[in-house]
Amino acid sequence: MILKQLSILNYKNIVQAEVVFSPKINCFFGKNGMGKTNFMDAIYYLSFCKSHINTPDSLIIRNNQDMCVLQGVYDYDGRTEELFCGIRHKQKKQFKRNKKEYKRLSEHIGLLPLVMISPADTELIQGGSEERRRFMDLIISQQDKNYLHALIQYNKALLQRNTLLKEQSHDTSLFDVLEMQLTMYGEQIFSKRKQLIERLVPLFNQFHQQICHSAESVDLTYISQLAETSLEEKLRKNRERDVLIGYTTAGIHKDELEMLLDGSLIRRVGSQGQQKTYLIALKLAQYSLLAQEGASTPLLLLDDIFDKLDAERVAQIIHLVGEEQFGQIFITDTNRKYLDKILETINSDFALFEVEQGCIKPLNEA
Ligand SMILES: Nc1ncnc2c1ncn2[C@@H]1O[C@H](COP(=O)(O)OP(=O)(O)OP(=O)(O)O)[C@@H](O)[C@H]1O
Repeated sequence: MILKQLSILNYKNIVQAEVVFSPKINCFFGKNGMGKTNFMDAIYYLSFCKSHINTPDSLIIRNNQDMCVLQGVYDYDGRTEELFCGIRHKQKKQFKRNKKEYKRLSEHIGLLPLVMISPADTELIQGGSEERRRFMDLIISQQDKNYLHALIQYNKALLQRNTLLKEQSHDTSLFDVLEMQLTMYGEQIFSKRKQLIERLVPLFNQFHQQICHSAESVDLTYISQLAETSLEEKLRKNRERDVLIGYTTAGIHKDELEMLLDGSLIRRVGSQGQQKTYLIALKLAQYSLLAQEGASTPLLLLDDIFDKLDAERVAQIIHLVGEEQFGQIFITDTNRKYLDKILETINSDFALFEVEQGCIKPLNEA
């Protein structure tokens, strides 16, 4: 899949832009705070109906403006797909595919597969376990509509059970129904998360080795209460205790994904460069999995990824992403040096853009 063209009106600091892309490599350079990440975020928004860093829609609209518009034209293996997104203050956002509005935004997730690597990914290592669950959910939801449905239904049932707990309800039949739903959807989610990690780990190791050629070994361990016990039994057993605490203490919303470097938590032992390498290898593995199993080649967005990495690792990453298996790529950096190096190394179509005060200017140097 290729993003051929993007039009933007009032997306964060980008006033207006009409950009035509290269089908292979697109590089954006500019000083700090000029709008490079915002531009990448606009591309991300068209795939996920939300910002990469979860910026609320009210803050996405450029300051003092009424509305923001994004329009993307995609070449989907020969077929054209046009996406439109309109966001207005205090109104439901409009999301249209080929001029037809979606009834539910969840119908759109997965149509335009995309992986973004950005400085915000450090939260995956440093943040709470919900960040890592969200990471697993995002990958699976892009490929599997049933998963997203199960997740939505699970969260609804969880919210209802937590409300009952807070009300100190003794409505056992309602508890029974909700716990049955939590178990049914929870088991589906558990089994898909487990499968995902089993498939992801070998790819992850392979990319990690390619980037740093070191003896360091990386791993992911998926930890879930559902691995050992039946959720329904556990929920019933915990009911009284949960009433005292006021929330549901068992289920897939307590899952953890441990990120390990040489057997220890990378959060504790990894240097900044090691953590960055870990995340890049992990995201490239995610890309590879999506590409193997999805309907179309995903877009790859690399936002300011070279900072803190030594020259050897940068060279390996540049070499890697230039390979055939990666489709259309969008790269930002403050330093043109890296971008020029990528373009020197890669023998394929490219476009170079300068980002200045929210304006995207093509540089025709090819
Ligand atoms: N709703 C908004 N309206 C206007 N400006 C905004 C809005 N949201 C964010 N900005 C501005 O966008 C700028 C940040 O842009 P962005 O993060 O894209 O920069 P960048 O080019 O990626 O910089 P860096 O190289 O430092 O990462 C900030 O100056 C911020 O104030």
